[in-house]
Amino acid sequence: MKLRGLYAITDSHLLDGKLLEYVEAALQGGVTLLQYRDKSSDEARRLREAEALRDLCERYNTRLIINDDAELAARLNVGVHLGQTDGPLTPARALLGSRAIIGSTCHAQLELAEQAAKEGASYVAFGRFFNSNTKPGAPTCSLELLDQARQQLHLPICAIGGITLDNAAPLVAHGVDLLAVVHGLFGAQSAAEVTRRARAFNELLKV
Ligand SMILES: Cc1ncc(COP(=O)(O)OP(=O)(O)O)c(N)n1
Ligand SMILES: Cc1nc(C(=O)O)sc1CCOP(=O)(O)O
Ligand SMILES: [Mg+2]
Repeated sequence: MKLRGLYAITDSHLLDGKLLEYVEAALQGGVTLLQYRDKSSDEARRLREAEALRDLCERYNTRLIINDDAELAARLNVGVHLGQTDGPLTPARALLGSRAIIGSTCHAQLELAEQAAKEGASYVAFGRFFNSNTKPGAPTCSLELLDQARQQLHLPICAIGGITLDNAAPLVAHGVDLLAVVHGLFGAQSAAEVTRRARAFNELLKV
């Protein structure tokens, strides 16, 4: 499977009371990867929501990724996204198997991406590129780094952080395969607007 397109990421606060409605709206517009990102410690709710998202993703042929939690990903037989403090990649690959999608946060550091590639990452994520409502304190990353990454890496490249329909085009021009978006997608006033935005993000990637 070619990892290119919109990478939708959920947010428990933003999607409170409308998680499945807004996620399904995004899936209708086209989502390559959906990440379940919930920073709470309510294990029962996390399992319930992740199972519901897995079932929804199956209907739309979208791959589900669990943020931070390789054990939960293994339980649901889906992928995982690991940051630099979320545990090592090699055991996660052993746990999830060779076909699982495993992503790695690399901030603005090519060395981290080279290391992730060696350890079996499926894609590498750089960011943040713009001001982010969801994670304002994340370290910043430049478009120039994307040029270097495109030359040196043979993995799909994901960009994250403050991405909207108005600022995403340069990221694609600099070689990004996956646009990872929270607010720029799910911050919409209606489900219909989420679908419209998802379609528009995918149009940007059709180059
Ligand atoms: C696609 C993608 N890229 C980066 C991140 C950030 O991961 P991390 O640094 O572990 O931060 P948290 O999201 O866990 O707060 C991500 N989740 N997804
Ligand atoms: C979860 C996350 N990680 C980032 C990083 O730079 O690693 S930025 C970010 C937040 C992405 O949400 P939004 O699209 O609302 O800015
Ligand atoms: Mg993390």
